[in-house]
Amino acid sequence: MIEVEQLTKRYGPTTAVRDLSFTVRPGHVTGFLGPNGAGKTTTLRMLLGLVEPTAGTATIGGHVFRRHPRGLRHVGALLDAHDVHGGRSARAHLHAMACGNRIPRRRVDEVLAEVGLTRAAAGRRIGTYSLGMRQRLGIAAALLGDPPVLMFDEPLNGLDPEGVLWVRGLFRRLAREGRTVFVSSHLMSEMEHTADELVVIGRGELIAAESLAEFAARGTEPTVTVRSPDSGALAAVLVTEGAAVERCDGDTLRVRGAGAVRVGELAHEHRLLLWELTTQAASLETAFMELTADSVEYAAGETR
Ligand SMILES: Nc1ncnc2c1ncn2[C@@H]1O[C@H](COP(=O)(O)OP(=O)(O)OP(=O)(O)O)[C@@H](O)[C@H]1O
Repeated sequence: MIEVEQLTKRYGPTTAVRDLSFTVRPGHVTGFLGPNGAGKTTTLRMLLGLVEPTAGTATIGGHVFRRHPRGLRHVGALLDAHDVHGGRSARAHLHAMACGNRIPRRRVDEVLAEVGLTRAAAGRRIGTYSLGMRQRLGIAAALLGDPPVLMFDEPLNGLDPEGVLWVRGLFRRLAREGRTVFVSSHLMSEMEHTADELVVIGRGELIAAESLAEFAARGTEPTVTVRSPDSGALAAVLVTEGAAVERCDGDTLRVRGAGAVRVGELAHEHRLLLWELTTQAASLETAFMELTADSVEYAAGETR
């Protein structure tokens, strides 16, 4: 279990994380979502004791991680796939980590096999690795201590489609085994097929902490697209009814605030011909973008 309580981190005039509170439970893959600069990495670094909070607490299993002896057995983390010594082989890198945490050497071969790094690849200098291979190595390192809590910062970066499928399967299995799996991303499209719980932040503040299904349900209402040779008259009728109408091109309107049934009824009542009437469910991506819109504006260069 990961618990973050009223966590704040300030860097001079910049507040990277502001009064953030959430819980990540075992047995789930929890996506940690937010636009670039939202404060995800800073939060993960505070959880790992790499950055000191300005205020609040970030604990794992009820403890501040820094105080855990032999930490890899408690928490496995991938923060930055580039943050490894490029001159070493993957095997040597993992052996050194295993040694420092009193983990048996046989675990190195087990995790290399788990992440699909072949014997030949594991013997090569890490400096020659692609980003995808570095991500696999970072995941292997996180798994090394067989920990109950795992955290991954943007682990899907650089993976090819086969790698993405593999990593999703791995995260789900780790969660099924009862572990806490916390995965950051700035893309909802990456999380909607990976996570079942979400923590969403923007500008360092909590926006939502709930299941994917709950997040989808809070998304904007569906949009109705209607095409009609009488689109002008139809738009006027719909606006009178209180709907929001946006004209897409000559004949096509996008309508919010009135469902397809109501639009059809109104067209019938006013003897207006319809050529098309379709409903588009709000996508998770749309809900995410709407909820974090302010934070994205910030990322474009304002001061927090
Ligand atoms: N060491 C630091 N010194 C000063 N400002 C920092 C530092 N680390 C992070 N920040 C600032 O804190 C904010 C949050 O950054 P953070 O890297 O945590 O966001 P993020 O959600 O992980 O973004 P990304 O997806 O781009 O990695 C940003 O405005 C960033 O510039």
